[in-house]
Amino acid sequence: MEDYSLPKDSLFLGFDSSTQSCKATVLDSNLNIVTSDVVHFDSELPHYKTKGGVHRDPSDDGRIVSPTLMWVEALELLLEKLNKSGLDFGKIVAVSGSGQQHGSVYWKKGSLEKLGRLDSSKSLKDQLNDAFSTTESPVWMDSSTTAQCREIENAVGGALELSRLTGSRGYERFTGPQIRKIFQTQPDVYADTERISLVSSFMACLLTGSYASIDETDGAGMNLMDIKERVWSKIVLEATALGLEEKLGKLAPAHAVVGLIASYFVEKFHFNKNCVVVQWSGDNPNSLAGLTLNTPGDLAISLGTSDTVFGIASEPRPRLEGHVFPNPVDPKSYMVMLCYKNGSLTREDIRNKYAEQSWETFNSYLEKTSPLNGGKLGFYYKDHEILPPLPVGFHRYVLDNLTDDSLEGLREHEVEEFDGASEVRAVIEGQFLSMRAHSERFGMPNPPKRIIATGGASANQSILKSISAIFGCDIYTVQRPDSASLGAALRAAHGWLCNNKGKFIPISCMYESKSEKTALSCKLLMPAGNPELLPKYTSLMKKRIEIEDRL
Ligand SMILES: O=C(CO)[C@@H](O)[C@H](O)CF
Repeated sequence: MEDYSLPKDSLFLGFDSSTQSCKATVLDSNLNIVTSDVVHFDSELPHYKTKGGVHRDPSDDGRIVSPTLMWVEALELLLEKLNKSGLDFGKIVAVSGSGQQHGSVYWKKGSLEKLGRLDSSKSLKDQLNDAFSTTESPVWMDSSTTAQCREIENAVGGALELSRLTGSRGYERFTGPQIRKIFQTQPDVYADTERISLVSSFMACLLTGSYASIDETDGAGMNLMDIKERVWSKIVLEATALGLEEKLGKLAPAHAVVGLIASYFVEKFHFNKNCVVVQWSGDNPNSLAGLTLNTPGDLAISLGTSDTVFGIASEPRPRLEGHVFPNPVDPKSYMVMLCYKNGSLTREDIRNKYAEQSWETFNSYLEKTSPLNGGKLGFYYKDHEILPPLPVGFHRYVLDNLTDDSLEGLREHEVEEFDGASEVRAVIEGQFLSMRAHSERFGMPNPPKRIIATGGASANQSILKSISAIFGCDIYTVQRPDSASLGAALRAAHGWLCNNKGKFIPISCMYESKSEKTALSCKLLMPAGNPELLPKYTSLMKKRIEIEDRL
């Protein structure tokens, strides 16, 4: 029996540089959480003046960016917090991380040299404040590149062809269309850029003091990588921007080691000089790892700034909706995913407008209103929505003559607004009815054997009750709601093990070989809802999709 144990007393550090914060989780060699910490951008780095971690450009409809340096400063502040908490960095043998998907960083010419000689007596921010050809990084919430999406799609033979090639049709938030927009509208920035990183590979650049590769999983979120060959697609690169391949560098598998931690961190935080940095990847791929998603039939729902639904597939079947990425912890399979932009910020908006700005009131409204919400359906697009691709807008409908026995064939009429409590149930039921409809349309498990929930809102029992009723299955979760940084710490250990063994080791060997519970052990959160509700929710789901398709 091969030994998959990790060195006794060793620690594994995982980061998650997400939309609103930078988090860290540290696992020990038994895969138990030793410590965790977080830096919230808006409140702890107020000098960047972000709201929800981003800047919305009033002069350019849909343009949403984040200050690149904010991520640099957050990483260093988080390391300082971990240091103050007494973390022994000398025991960390591997680091990895998660970055919000699709965001991009533009390294100015000459910055590789700066990265390679960081002075540990100074801050990262002070040494890198002139390292970027644009100080604002486009992020996943941006929806200003529709024209670029169509141009790239048309150049390769259409939306479905681009999806077949790269795993997704052209999406506004994807990095390829974002790069094309900079290439077209800020040619000097593009010309002065020697390397383009994703948020994930950008953070790996900082930790290794070099230009880290983009990993194949997060790279699939760019509309630039051939999803089957896992190399840059020449036809798509040419359709995006001139001379792009040399600015992207080579791709690498997500479990690969980038290199050793940079001397800056050895000197400043007393990391072990032999600590390896494992490829960073996207936040959702890291969550897939952290939720130990592997059984066919599992469906993950992540309720964060964005809401995502994802699962594992053996074959890539890209479509016009949804996304296919290489599985970050199994090179032979794929990750399939749907993404909603109107997640936690939109729920907060409804809480603030209709539930006295209080989650307690929000939850009491959920508890006191009935399943199916009396046939009230709400569509809440505070931000331009990804799925379906609809502009900002709010739409409310009531089904006529709703009786207890059936919803089939019912007509509906539009209304201006519901009562407060119904607004709350409508924003919750609406999201999960849509998720179930689109995940079934995308060929995800239907019904799922179980749902593993994660993200901030997965701690809300009232919301979980709705999910279990709408999907008709049990809801599980792992020890902590931030599965991305947990998954990153697990991937750090996985990458270390593969590197140490000189071959790929299935990640499941790491936790299935353990008899005792670990931080990755799933626990039942919410049993499946009342089975009599399922057919009614199925009818309501069909009505929702019928209305959605004509909005
Ligand atoms: O755009 C997304 C996935 O495709 C979002 O879930 C971002 O990864 C959130 F950071």
